[in-house]
Amino acid sequence: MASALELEGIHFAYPGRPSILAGASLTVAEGDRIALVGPNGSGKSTLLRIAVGLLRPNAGRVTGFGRPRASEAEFQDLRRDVGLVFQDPDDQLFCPTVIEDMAFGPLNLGQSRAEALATSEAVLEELDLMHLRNRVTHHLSGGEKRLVTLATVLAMRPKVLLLDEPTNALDPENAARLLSILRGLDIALVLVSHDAAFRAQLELREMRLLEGRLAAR
Ligand SMILES: Nc1ncnc2c1ncn2[C@@H]1O[C@H](COP(=O)(O)OP(=O)(O)OP(=O)(O)O)[C@@H](O)[C@H]1O
Repeated sequence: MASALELEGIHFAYPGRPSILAGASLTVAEGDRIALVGPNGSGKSTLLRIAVGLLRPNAGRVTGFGRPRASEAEFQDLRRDVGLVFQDPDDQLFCPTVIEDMAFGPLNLGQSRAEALATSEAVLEELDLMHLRNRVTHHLSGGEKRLVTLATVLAMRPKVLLLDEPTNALDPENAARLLSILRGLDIALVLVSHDAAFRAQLELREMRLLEGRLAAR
């Protein structure tokens, strides 16, 4: 399998804070399915943000689809194919209605308004979320926001999906729905989740982040 995303020897500290990542490396092959586990505060969310260029490492390399990614332009290009679903949906949803939030990504990819709406509606249909199409985003429940956040990322038709604690705030029915959505995707997945029961239901290769480095479990 060709490599989709490669993080090599990543070092990172937030300004004025102790080091969090100290040589972390991760290779995500096309179609790979990985669970990223590790204690609270070990740097899992930070690593996902570095993977898509929302944070820059102090040292180390990010390669996406065979090309080095360092500049903002290079990461913008990478984010067309690698989608990150944030831990907090409020960090991701910012348009007045669900359909506008959904269409935002496809419009940014250069689709016409009609195409972007069609893509967004297709994803809402696939996820069985059409009933939320015209809802005011900030009036959604926590669980609804989480599913809509996933929908906005899937509307970009990514090749790699990075998910940060996606089962937070989901009731059992919606967690089951999320599981079935993730099972049905034939793209690479990197899942950060403390929910062992949820992880166990997906066939994932587990990598553990400990003391700044990643190792297979
Ligand atoms: N913007 C920030 N500025 C300073 N420190 C931060 C910032 N964001 C996170 N941290 C700190 O960096 C460390 C790693 O945080 P991160 O969210 O990456 O961990 P995590 O492994 O995802 O944790 P959890 O399992 O609790 O979600 C934590 O100690 C956190 O407090």
